[in-house]
Amino acid sequence: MVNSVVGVRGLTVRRGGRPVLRGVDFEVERGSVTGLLGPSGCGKSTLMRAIVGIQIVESGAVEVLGLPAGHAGLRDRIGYATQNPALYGDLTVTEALRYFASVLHAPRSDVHRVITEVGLEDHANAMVGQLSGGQKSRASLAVALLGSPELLVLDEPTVGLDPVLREELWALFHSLAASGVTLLVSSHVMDEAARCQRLLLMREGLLLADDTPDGLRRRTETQDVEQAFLRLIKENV
Ligand SMILES: Nc1ncnc2c1ncn2[C@@H]1O[C@H](COP(=O)(O)OP(=O)(O)OP(=O)(O)O)[C@@H](O)[C@H]1O
Repeated sequence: MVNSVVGVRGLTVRRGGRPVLRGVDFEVERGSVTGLLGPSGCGKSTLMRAIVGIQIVESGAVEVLGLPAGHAGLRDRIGYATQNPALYGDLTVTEALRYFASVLHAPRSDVHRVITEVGLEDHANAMVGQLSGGQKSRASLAVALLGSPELLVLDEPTVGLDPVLREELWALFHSLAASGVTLLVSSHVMDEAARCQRLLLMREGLLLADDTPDGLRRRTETQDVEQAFLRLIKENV
């Protein structure tokens, strides 16, 4: 693929002695929003960890922005938001973001920008430890947006958010993609799939499909991604 930002080849990962990723291959194109979908436990977070270079892999290769995953040269070029944000609970949102901005050598002005982008203006001075689950995950997303990452790897960024906030975050993801940022966004909510340009459907460590939402519906002769997913499972058993 021309303009590939992520290239995964034959990726196999074991965790706790069990195979979690079983020979996964795909590429992610620059400036796209790719959805990583599949049921709980299918390996989405593990795949994301491999892409950001924090997962021990058994075999295969993961290349990001032309470098092997985990390369020191990628540190400032990837933004990663996990499901369990590691933010200091006894700092305010603003203080926590100032800290990460200095670690990442991001401009101080970024702090205000990212707080606004994730809709946390009203909680800028709240202690991180007193935020709700959805607010904490937005604070984690704000950290990922600091600086100018070329690739954003977002693990379930919209989980627990109300429909208005979800809508706003998806609009933000698309505007970032339009400016050339590449986004890989995981979700186990199939209705978020239609918002992605490309979908990676996973099940039990295998990639069942790598297609556009339209392509997937056409190929499986279904109306929505949930039905397509079920059809693919039937075909694969
Ligand atoms: N630290 C760990 N040690 C051993 N096994 C693990 C560990 N973390 C995850 N696993 C296992 O790896 C498999 C894939 O987990 P992973 O977190 O990648 O799934 P997921 O698709 O992201 O799930 P969810 O949607 O629930 O977050 C699961 O079977 C899980 O039990």
